[in-house]
Amino acid sequence: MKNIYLIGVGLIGGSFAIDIKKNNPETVIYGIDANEDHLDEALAIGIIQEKAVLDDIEKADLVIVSIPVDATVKLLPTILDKISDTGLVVDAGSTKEAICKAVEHHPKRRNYLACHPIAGTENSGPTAAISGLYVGKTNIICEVEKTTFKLQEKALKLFTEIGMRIRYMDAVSHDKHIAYVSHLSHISAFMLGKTVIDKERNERDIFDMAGSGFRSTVRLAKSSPAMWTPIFEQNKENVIETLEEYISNLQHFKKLMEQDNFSEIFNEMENTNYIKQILNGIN
Ligand SMILES: O=C(O)C(=O)C[C@]1(C(=O)O)C=C[C@@H](O)C=C1
Repeated sequence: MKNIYLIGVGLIGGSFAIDIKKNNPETVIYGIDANEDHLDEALAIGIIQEKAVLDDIEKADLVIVSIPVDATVKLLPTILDKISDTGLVVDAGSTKEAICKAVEHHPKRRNYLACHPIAGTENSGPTAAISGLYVGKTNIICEVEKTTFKLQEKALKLFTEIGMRIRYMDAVSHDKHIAYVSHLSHISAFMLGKTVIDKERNERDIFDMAGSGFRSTVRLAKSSPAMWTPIFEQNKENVIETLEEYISNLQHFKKLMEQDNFSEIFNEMENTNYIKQILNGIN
């Protein structure tokens, strides 16, 4: 993989670039981004070695697409139009069904591998990129059988070299499960943040009284609306289902409070403590 093109030089693409370059110093990383300031930053901090434009990707051995999912749906067919017969295109989108659909009949579909690295932070842009972001993290690969075997192998080598685990899934299941585990968490954090901002009008009180509990629970409310709005739009049906479940649990909790049923509240919390085993057990 000599020539790697990043489409989107932010946290996700940038973190891939840093560790791939570390493992393969001879690789040249080119950057393409709608945001000129981001391109300049990425160049200045060494995430990319050169700026490029879309027409250049005919020279790419690998293209990593990490831009908002609405932009991915629009741009992926054009990227595949331009990729060479031996070039590999991977994306990092948080939704998979709409993205896979956008290229399902493309003549170069076999050059594309649908990926979702389950890694990130609430920060964005090239300066948020970090080495080691992907170590021990899972990369969900969808519709793997639609990608040329040789290119699957190349991608696998690349991802495992930077410490990732691979899990295969179909795109529909991916979107259903990720709505619960990732998308709902973001809505919950955004609306928790909103509730506190709306009701606690004194910013000094929020600052002084926000311990690590509030800070860690609301962390995701610092995430980029430009990234998350199209995710919610593309995964609307699944996200609404998760919201219905969540709202019903919140209402249940409220009802138990109104009924002074604190023994049941205790039970609900004790049962939910099981999340600790689930999250520790798998790691
Ligand atoms: O940890 C975070 O800050 C993230 O938002 C990472 C996170 C998530 O876990 O929900 C967010 C979106 C990506 O699609 C994958 C991972």
